[in-house]
Amino acid sequence: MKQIVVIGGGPAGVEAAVAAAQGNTQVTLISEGPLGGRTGWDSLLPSKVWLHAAEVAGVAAHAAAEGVQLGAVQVEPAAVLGRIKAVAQRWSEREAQRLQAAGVNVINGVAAFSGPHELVVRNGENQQVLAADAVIIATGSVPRFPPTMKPDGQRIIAPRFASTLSTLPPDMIVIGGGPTGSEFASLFSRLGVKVTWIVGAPGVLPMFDPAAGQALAAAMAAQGVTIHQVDVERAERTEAGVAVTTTDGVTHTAAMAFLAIGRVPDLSRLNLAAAGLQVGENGQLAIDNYGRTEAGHIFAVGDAAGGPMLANRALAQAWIAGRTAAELPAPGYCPHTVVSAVYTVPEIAQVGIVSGGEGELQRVRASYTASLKAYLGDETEGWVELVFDAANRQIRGGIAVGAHAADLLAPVALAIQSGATIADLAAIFAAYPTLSEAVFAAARAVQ
Ligand SMILES: Cc1cc2nc3c(=O)[nH]c(=O)nc-3n(C[C@H](O)[C@H](O)[C@H](O)COP(=O)(O)OP(=O)(O)OC[C@H]3O[C@@H](n4cnc5c(N)ncnc54)[C@H](O)[C@@H]3O)c2cc1C
Ligand SMILES: NC(=O)c1ccc[n+]([C@@H]2O[C@H](COP(=O)([O-])OP(=O)(O)OC[C@H]3O[C@@H](n4cnc5c(N)ncnc54)[C@H](O)[C@@H]3O)[C@@H](O)[C@H]2O)c1
Repeated sequence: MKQIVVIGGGPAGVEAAVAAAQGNTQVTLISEGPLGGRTGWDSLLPSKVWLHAAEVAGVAAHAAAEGVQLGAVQVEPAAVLGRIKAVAQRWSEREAQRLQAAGVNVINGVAAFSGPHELVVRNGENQQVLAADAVIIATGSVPRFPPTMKPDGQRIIAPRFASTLSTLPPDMIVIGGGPTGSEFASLFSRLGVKVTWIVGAPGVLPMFDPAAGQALAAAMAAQGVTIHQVDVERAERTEAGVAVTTTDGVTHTAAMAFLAIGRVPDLSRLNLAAAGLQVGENGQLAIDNYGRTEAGHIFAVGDAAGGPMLANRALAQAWIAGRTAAELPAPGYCPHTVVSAVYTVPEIAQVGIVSGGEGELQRVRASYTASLKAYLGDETEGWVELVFDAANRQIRGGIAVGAHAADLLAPVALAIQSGATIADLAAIFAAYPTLSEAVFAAARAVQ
């Protein structure tokens, strides 16, 4: 029976282990902390609980317009922190049940290679050695902090401190215009914090189509967020709060600062040299479409394999690598069907190829006003764009900006994967009323 060891108990590690356990294998997962990983305890899940609280508060504040009378709306940070713990615990237990049902053996500890087919797992004073026919590295990522910008956990914070933020400051400087900075700037602003958002020289969401970043910047400015498109040089704690100095020589002050300027794969404790592996200049391991590193029996998946760091991408890579390690059939990883989503107001989502690539691309946009559902929820501000090949009219990509934008792009991802054309989408009439009607209305506009 093939011995497979998975390192990391986040979504990528759990998915890889469960997938690998479907074969003629004995799978062991090594988890440093509780199952769920940093995703469950420090980053994605806590951020989504905060965002959900902001969303519920927003709905409650506007309930009167829908004919529903409620009392005064107030978000209690301490109660949100309790909710984070409760949801993280439930999710962790669900992951444990999945692994148990699949027959995966879980060991607590930190793993390091002691040879290409051997790992040492340390947990305090204890250590054990494991032999492995295949190893899947799913060790996640850690935030990047230059020496002039370090969190102190009190005035200068980063995503993981959102799980312990028991009071909200009156004002806050959010640093970084990527998905993390966007989501936290949006939620803090909606919770009543006065936000100055220093997004960096490339602007808001530089990894998305410019129209999406511009739409988010405009909406945030309309919500009262002050945006500066410049890099930060340093962030320091002061008597009264923080001082953040930008490369144009301006110093901004506030009660707190929030750092979100990128993450790097966490490969530091793996002793990769013992496995004959080394990271490239980009800080990443080279992998093929199945997650295989240069040592064919060692795989890297999820954040450990580099960016873009998305949970759905991590799961896709993990499923493929798990099956491949177990010698089960698997498709190669396809980045073009992974929807990227940022859960701001408006929500931003993108999938596939939206510019460049081979052949001429054409675009068609439909407003959310194509759907009655948008009027019911007062969500008419959004739009969805289909990007298609001008010659054969096959769908290549999609962009959506507005409520539930990420959900709208699920059928677009399927269209990309199956080679569907504008004509194929034009013939579909989604359930009425739903926001996804706008996707198919866009196709009919050019049919
Ligand atoms: C604030 C924030 C919000 C996000 N929100 C979203 C979102 O809404 N949607 C989305 O798709 N993506 C989101 N992401 C990205 C997403 O969280 C990650 O891409 C993905 O979940 C990473 O999962 P993972 O399993 O690779 O890593 P992790 O969840 O980090 O798990 C890796 C685990 O391995 C452990 N580990 C490390 N080294 C060792 C070792 N040597 N031995 C044993 N264990 C080890 C780590 O401690 C950790 O527990 C967000 C990221 C951040 C920072
Ligand atoms: N909803 C989601 O899917 C989601 C949410 C959060 C994070 N993530 C993922 O987690 C990873 C980390 O996210 P992130 O937003 O921290 O990193 P990022 O690398 O995606 O973005 C970093 C941002 O910080 C800016 N920046 C860098 N240096 C700066 C400086 N000195 N001053 C000001 N700005 C500076 C960059 O221009 C960029 O806009 C990403 O891969 C992201 O995709 C995903």
